[in-house]
Amino acid sequence: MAAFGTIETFIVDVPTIRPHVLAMATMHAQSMVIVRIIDADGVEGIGEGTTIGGLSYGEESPESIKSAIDTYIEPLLSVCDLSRVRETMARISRSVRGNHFAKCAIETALLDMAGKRLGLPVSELIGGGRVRSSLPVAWTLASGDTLTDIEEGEAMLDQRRHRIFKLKIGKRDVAADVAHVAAICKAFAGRASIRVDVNQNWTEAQAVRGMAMLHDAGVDLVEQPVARDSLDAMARLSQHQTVPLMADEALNGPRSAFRIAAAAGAGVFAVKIAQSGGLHAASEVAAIAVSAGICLYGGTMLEGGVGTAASAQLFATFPELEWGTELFGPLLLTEEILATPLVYSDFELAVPEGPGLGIVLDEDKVARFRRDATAPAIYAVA
Ligand SMILES: O=C(O)C[C@H]1C=CC(=O)O1
Ligand SMILES: [Mn+2]
Repeated sequence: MAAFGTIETFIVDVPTIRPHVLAMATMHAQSMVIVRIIDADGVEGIGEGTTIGGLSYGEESPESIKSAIDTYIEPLLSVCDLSRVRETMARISRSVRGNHFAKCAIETALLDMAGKRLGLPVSELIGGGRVRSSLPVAWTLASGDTLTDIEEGEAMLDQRRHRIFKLKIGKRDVAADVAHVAAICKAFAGRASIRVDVNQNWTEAQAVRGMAMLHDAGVDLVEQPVARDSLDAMARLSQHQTVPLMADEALNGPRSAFRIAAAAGAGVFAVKIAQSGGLHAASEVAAIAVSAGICLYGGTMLEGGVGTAASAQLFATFPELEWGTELFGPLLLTEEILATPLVYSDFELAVPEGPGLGIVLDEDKVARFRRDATAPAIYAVA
């Protein structure tokens, strides 16, 4: 039994190392909602709820994630046994519809606490246990300029940090985007895998033309070319285009995963813990993919260290991970909010080994970047 003690939620805004240009927004900073739950025995659990570009990516914003937790989820925690993570999440789901990012942040904190209590990493508490200790990691080239992207990619290869590059397209017309991608494919031919993410910005007709041209240019994978609810179009594109289609925004938990699988709407799933509604839900999404013969990729909402560690704990339980992961979020930020940064080497991310998420917050950094700046003086930084 673990009775509720206290909960704290706050938004941390950390600048990005360069503008990150996506079809729907250009990011200059990332806003992470950090959740800290402490049970009656003093065991602490940390979670993160992070989206991209305010409300431009999905239906939750940093502010709505915080307000859903503070207003509607916090009162429910006080009547739950926090050591029973699934029971607690089921109780929350009876009173809170949707709000997947907020639920994921809470479930992450509960799993962190449960792991610390049991002395086990989260990967041993979900999805049948850990099957890998490191994960291949892609990098997104999204400076907005082709030559800058090529220079950045060369540096990543030299440092042996990434050899999978995802390009963000869909903002310009199809021909201009394909020319940009083709130049990058040519520069890295035989040395890196090049994929693109259209973030829903093409019509089906544009996708037919664009995917054929991208295949000819050497692109390995096309992510969410059309609107997330255009399931028929996703199925037609998957059937007729040679380059595989990966579902991202269309995946919002197990039920959407089942619908996409049943319609043969994708060859690959970008599994995301927050979009799925938490780690258990994301694990179910992955199980549906495997049963349907759909390949797996570990997706990100560009979370910081906490959400990235949580995602890594789940992806470490995937027996097949054909397309690797994109868990590079902390590397896009100018500051690390973990006391010990996650370890990236030899093109992979090491899955933390310690109990729970296996991470500790850098309280000084958190105090410096939290939006409300009301941190206790003990954490204040000059
Ligand atoms: O996949 C997305 O749509 C979001 C995200 C993942 C990597 C990146 O650069 O943006
Ligand atoms: Mn995507």
